[in-house]
Amino acid sequence: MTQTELTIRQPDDWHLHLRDGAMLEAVLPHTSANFARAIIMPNLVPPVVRTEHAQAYRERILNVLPAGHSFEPLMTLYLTEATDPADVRKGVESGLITALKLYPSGATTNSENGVRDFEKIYPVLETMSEVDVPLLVHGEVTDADIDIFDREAVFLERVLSPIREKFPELRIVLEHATTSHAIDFVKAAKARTAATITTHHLIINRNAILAGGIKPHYYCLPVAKRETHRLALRQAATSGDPRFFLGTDSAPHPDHAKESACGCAGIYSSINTINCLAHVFEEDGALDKLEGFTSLNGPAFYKLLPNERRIRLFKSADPVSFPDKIQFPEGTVTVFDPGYPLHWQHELVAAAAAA
Ligand SMILES: NC(=O)N[C@@H](CC(=O)O)C(=O)O
Ligand SMILES: [Zn+2]
Ligand SMILES: [Zn+2]
Repeated sequence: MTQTELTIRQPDDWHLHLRDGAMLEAVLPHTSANFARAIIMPNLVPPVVRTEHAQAYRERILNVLPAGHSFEPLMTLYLTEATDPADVRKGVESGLITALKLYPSGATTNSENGVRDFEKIYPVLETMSEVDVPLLVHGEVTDADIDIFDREAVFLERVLSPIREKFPELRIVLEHATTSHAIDFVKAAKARTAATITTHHLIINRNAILAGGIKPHYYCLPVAKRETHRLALRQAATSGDPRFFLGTDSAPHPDHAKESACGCAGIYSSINTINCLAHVFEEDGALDKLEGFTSLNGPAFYKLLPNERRIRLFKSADPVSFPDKIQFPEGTVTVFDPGYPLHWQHELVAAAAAA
C-alpha cells in the first residue's frame, strides 16, 4: 500500500536568504510557518561583516516575526579579507554567530566584498577551527576562462581541497551542491565535511532554464547542471547519509530584476519546499529518509538538538495550491514551480499530541 502520511520532527533550513526591509517582511512568514530555525545568509547590501551587524540584523528579523510563530534565526558573518579574528571569536563565544560564509568575490549576488585571495583568510580560518564554528562555502571559482558549468568542480580542486587539508579540525559545509563532484568531495573527506542541497537542484536540471525559451525563474547560482548531476544529488539526499541536509537557498528577487536582459540569480522556494521534498522522497521510495534530510542531519552537524516539534505530512487527492507570486510593496516574487502538482501537505502537530 502506498504511504500517505508521516510525522517527522519540524524541518530547519540550513541556507536561507531573508533580505531586509519590505522583502524581509514579505518572505519571513513563509519560512517561520514551515521551519523552526534557519541559517540566515549575510549577503545584504552592505554585507553583515561584524558581530554588531549580525546582532542588529537578528533584531530586525525578530521584529517582523508574525505573532504566534516560533522561529530562531541562526546568524552568520560574511567573510572578507579584512575580517577581524577577534570579532569572530567574540561573536561565536557570545552564542550569536552560528557560522561564517565564504563568498568568492564576484561569484554570486552581493559577493563583491567577498574573498579574492583565499590565503588572506587563513588566519581567520585558524580562529574558526579553534572556536569550532563552521565555514559555509559558496563553492565556485570566478575565473572568466572557466566554463560556468565547471566552476564548482574547479573550486573544489583549487580552493576547497587545500583548505580542507590545511584545517582538518574546521567544520565545512559546501553550500548548495550541484554536481556529482561535490557529492564525491564530501564523501571522500575524512571528517567534518558536509553539503547542503537545495530543493530546486533535486528537481530541475539545466534544461529547465534553457530549453523551449529562457526561463529566468529557474536561474540561480550555482547554475543547475546536466541530468546526471541532478541524479547524484537525489541519490545523496535520499540515501540517509548524515553529511547531506537541506538548505533551500530560497533567494527572493523582485520579478523585474529577474525578468531582465541581465537577470539576477536566485530561486524563491520557502513557501512550497516541504511539499516539494515530500514529493521527491516519495518518488524515490525514500519517505523514511525525509526526516534525516530535513530535520536531523543538519542539527547533528551543527551540534544542535533536533526540534521537539513535529509536523504531520499527509497526501491529499486534490493538489495543494500555492500562489504563483507573492506580493511585496515594490512588486512581486515568483514562487518556484516544480513543474508538477503537489499533493503533500503538512501541519504542525500540537505539542500534547506529539508527546
Ligand atoms: N543562489 C543564488 O542564485 N542567489 C543567492 C546567492 C547565493 O546563494 O549564491 C542570492 O542571494 O540571491
Ligand atoms: Zn551561494
Ligand atoms: Zn544562497
